[in-house]
Amino acid sequence: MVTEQQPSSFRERKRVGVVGPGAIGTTVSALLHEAGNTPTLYGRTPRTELTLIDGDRRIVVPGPVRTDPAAQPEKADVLFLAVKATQTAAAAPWLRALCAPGTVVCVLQNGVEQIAAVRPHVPEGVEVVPAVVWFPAQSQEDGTILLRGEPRLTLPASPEAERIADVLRDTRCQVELAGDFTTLAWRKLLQNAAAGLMALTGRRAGVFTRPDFADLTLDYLKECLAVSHAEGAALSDDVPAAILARFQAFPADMSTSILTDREAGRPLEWGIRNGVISRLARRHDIHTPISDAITALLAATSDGPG
Ligand SMILES: NC(=O)C1=CN([C@@H]2O[C@H](COP(=O)(O)OP(=O)(O)OC[C@H]3O[C@@H](n4cnc5c(N)ncnc54)[C@H](OP(=O)(O)O)[C@@H]3O)[C@@H](O)[C@H]2O)C=CC1
Ligand SMILES: CC(C)(CO)C(=O)C(=O)O
Repeated sequence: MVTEQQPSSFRERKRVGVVGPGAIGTTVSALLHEAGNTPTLYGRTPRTELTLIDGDRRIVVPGPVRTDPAAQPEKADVLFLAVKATQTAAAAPWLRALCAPGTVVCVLQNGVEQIAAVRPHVPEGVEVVPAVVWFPAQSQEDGTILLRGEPRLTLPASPEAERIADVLRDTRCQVELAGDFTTLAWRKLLQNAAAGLMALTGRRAGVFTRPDFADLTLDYLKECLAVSHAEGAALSDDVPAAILARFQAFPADMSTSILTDREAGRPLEWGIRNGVISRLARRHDIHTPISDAITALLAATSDGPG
């Protein structure tokens, strides 16, 4: 029974859902569950539970993962969307089924275009809030998810983002509300753009220690930086070198979700992580030959034909 002594976040508990219980969706679900606020799970593949491995912790989130959006699920107050950007359109029936005016959708996806991609799929009166997801998580062969960093999200400062932060308040997920979200989202996009090179080579972070590959990465990131400035991000000129140094310092076997997709033969998020650089560069008349070549290679790797 709920009593006056319990903390306010418990008294005012919101109906929380997670659509897309993969690497990131499982991490957020597990952190919510651990804090006593188990979300309802919505996905594509039926599962009885989700398991997150976080160091010595093994957190099992009770399911089931519901798979039928037509089954009239209860509307959510806060909905985390953690499908790949390539899967957003296919997940739209969940968005329509779970959202009502007042629902806040937190998009746990990479890129800088989350609002434009998700808003067309939600009813009027639903707020879409993008999140920068800073932590890596990897699915393992036994179906569990391995968390490989400190869970941390950045959201753009707004009343809707505060509702999301409130839901996550008692969890181990650090949430920052940023005044200059654009700059942070672009910082992460540059990191993801470089990670795209792992999907092209089929190799993990160790590949960035090759001097020739490091030079290519740096030149590519300088193009990305120029586009970020044209889009209003206030990133300093040392960001490309800092991102490269970070990849070089990662454990050599550190992966990235776009490489996981390549290894599984799934479509790649090349459009929102790499193609976006060339697309926006054209809008600003910026010459990005390295980005254009990388985009073409990733697009062909992902989508063929052949
Ligand atoms: N993994 C990482 O370390 C990071 C990922 N990101 C970003 O987070 C986003 C999610 O990535 P990630 O968690 O790795 O992706 P995953 O592929 O691990 O998870 C996606 C989940 O969505 C499910 N799904 C697919 N289609 C649908 C659908 N139509 N309806 C409902 N669920 C569906 C998948 O189901 P099924 O199990 O059937 O495939 C899977 O459970 C991406 O934008 C990625 O770039 C950001 C930072 C780090
Ligand atoms: C691991 C990380 C944080 C950087 O590439 C990521 O965003 C991803 O894997 O998609």
